[in-house]
Amino acid sequence: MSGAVVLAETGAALAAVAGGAAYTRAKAPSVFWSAVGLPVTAARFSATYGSTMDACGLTVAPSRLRVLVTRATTRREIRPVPPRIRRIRPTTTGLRVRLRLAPGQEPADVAASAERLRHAWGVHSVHVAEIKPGVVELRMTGFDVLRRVRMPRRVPTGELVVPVAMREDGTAFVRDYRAVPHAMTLGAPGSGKSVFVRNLVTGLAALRVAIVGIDCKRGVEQAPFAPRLSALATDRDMARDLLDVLVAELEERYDLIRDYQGVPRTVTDEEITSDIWGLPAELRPVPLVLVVDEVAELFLVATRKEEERRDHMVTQLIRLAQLGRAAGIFLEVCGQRFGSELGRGATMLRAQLTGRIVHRVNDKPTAEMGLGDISPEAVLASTQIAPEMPGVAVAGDTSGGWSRIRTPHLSLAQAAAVCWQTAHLVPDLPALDQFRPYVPPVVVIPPKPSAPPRFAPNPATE
Ligand SMILES: Nc1ncnc2c1ncn2[C@@H]1O[C@H](COP(=O)(O)OP(=O)(O)OP(=O)(O)O)[C@@H](O)[C@H]1O
Repeated sequence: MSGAVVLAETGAALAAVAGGAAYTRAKAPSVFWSAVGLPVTAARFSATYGSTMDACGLTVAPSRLRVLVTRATTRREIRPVPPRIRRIRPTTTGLRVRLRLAPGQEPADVAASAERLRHAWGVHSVHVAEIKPGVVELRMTGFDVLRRVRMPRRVPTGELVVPVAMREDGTAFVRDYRAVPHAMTLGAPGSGKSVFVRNLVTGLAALRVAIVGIDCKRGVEQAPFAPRLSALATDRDMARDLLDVLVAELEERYDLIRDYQGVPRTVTDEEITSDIWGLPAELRPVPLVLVVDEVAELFLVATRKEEERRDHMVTQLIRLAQLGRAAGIFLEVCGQRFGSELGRGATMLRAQLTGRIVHRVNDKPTAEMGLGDISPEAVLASTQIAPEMPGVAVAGDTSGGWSRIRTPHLSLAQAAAVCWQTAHLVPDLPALDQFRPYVPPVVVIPPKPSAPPRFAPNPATE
């Protein structure tokens, strides 16, 4: 190793200890992009737009009127016409260009040329998104935005919308529970599932929602979220009781909808089409998100009695997944694998989970469990995630769309701090009181002038 490299590494390590280098390096790609990359790319794009589109076969013959006008007014050669540029918007990660497609063109034509456009304009990637019929957006990124994730400043918002990760096109990946009520997250050990859940829980923590956890790994993953959890089950017996209470809550919510609408009790829950959002705000029950860590733990059986318990829990989970959306009860199920080998009901439960997030997996069959019914390209993309990029995942939903995403790194301590700070937002749900995790009383450490307040739990003295 040369002396210069040693010096550079030592300097970087020292600065990192001081807390400065990490920040500077994290900012570097977007700062470099804004200062240098953006003006160069914008100039290259403007100067070569017509010829590049022509070379990529994305132009059409000009209309007769255009030919006549050009001939009558200029001596210019009559050239084929590229899609008209509607808008150009620079961002901190790239450049977004909206195009009105020419007659006869479709978004797939532009998407097929994305790789050629990327090389022509010298950017890291070009993604094509359909905005509305006839209008597409070219999302160019100037650098690999997944290498050091910084969430975009503008993120979609909503009553049940949680920005969780960054997409490779520079936009935010959100969990929108009203659009995709249930989801599953798969990944090999160390692939980034826990960090994904931390981002999700801290996002949910700020919303008006009850968060319920099942973590049969004795709560090691979810216990730090305790101050913001309405309920936590840390073993299979507790999980069974908690699922029973959740199904009872679901049925109560259906009764509420039925009573409000005057629907007779003879109509089954499955036939009620409306949901809690049709109720007036003062009657509407609080939405509830159930986060299941390592679903395989629920399916494990050693004896016949445990088999009965497993079957019962799976049935309850399937019921929650089938009927939960209308009652405002949503599922987030995580695991290393989610196949038929888990036992009876596993594939049926999986089929109810529309959102699919697959981190690095060890084999193709596992990727197929999550993404097989979405697209073969998504399966391939998930098998190509590098081990040195934990947190990268392929996210899709059963509508067929998918993209590569990565969560911002969030430590357990940071996630726990957010849960402490939002503990007052835990909604009142008396049915879940018996499952409320023990939370040690808070000691508020008086803030230094100019420092933000910090919270720390008392040592547990139960
Ligand atoms: N988005 C990310 N950015 C950077 N590092 C990450 C990211 N996600 C995870 N990591 C790192 O990868 C390692 C494993 O992550 P994590 O604990 O989330 O994996 P996991 O899939 O939950 O593993 P297990 O199943 O063993 O619990 C951790 O050291 C974590 O800091």
